Amino acid sequence: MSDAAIALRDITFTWPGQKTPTLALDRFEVQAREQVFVSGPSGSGKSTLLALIGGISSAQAGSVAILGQALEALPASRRDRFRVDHIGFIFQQFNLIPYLSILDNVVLPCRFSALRRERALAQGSDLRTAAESLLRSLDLTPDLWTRAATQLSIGQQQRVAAARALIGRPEIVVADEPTSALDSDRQQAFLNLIRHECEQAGASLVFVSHDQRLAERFDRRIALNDINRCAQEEPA
Ligand SMILES: Nc1ncnc2c1ncn2[C@@H]1O[C@H](COP(=O)(O)OP(=O)(O)OP(=O)(O)O)[C@@H](O)[C@H]1O
Repeated sequence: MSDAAIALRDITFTWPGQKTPTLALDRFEVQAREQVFVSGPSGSGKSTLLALIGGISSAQAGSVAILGQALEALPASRRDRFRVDHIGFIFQQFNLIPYLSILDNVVLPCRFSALRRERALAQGSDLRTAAESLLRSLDLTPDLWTRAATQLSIGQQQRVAAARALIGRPEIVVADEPTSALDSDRQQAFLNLIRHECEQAGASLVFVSHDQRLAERFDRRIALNDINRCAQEEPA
């Protein structure tokens, strides 16, 4: 078995109702602490790949092993728990809970995962302190912390989503086009923050984007169409 943080093997994934697979991957691996940039045009399957890594979707064939655990061996409820325990997700639309304060949004994973709660408490005297420390390091000032998520700018919401993904030090952070709503300077600044925080936490980072300008700072760059056999089979 691979000791990679993420190891996908011989994957075929077809969305319900589709005639052809979206993804056919022989091998996709990310090592512990590695920071990987995954690019591909719209519709190439980047979000689908992240859904497989998170166990949100399951492939019809092949294996997805996260930290050595084969997700297909777990029943759905255990997969959900495993995801919250070990993976921090930053979604394209951030998925913050609009009626909760910023602080409550950030501590949310610790409400669902005893492991994340334990690790967060090891970082701060209580969950609030741990959340505040992350918010500070992501340049979110105390005047914002008690506001509802909807009262923040897009750039601020994005950093809240990053703090929520990072709290309780998950071993893996995945980010799905988190910078698409930002201008170029802010994209770079956000990328620096998230990369720094993952480094500090010792987390692997899978950062998905169609924007090649963000690629250069990563340990490794993967063009999804180069490894996806379905994409290669399409006519040019
Ligand atoms: N829930 C779904 N049901 C059926 N097909 C889907 C579903 N989600 C995605 N697809 C299809 O799978 C393919 C890949 O979609 P996906 O969202 O993974 O691409 P993407 O590379 O993330 O695109 P984007 O950059 O636009 O976000 C597309 O053809 C899309 O229509």
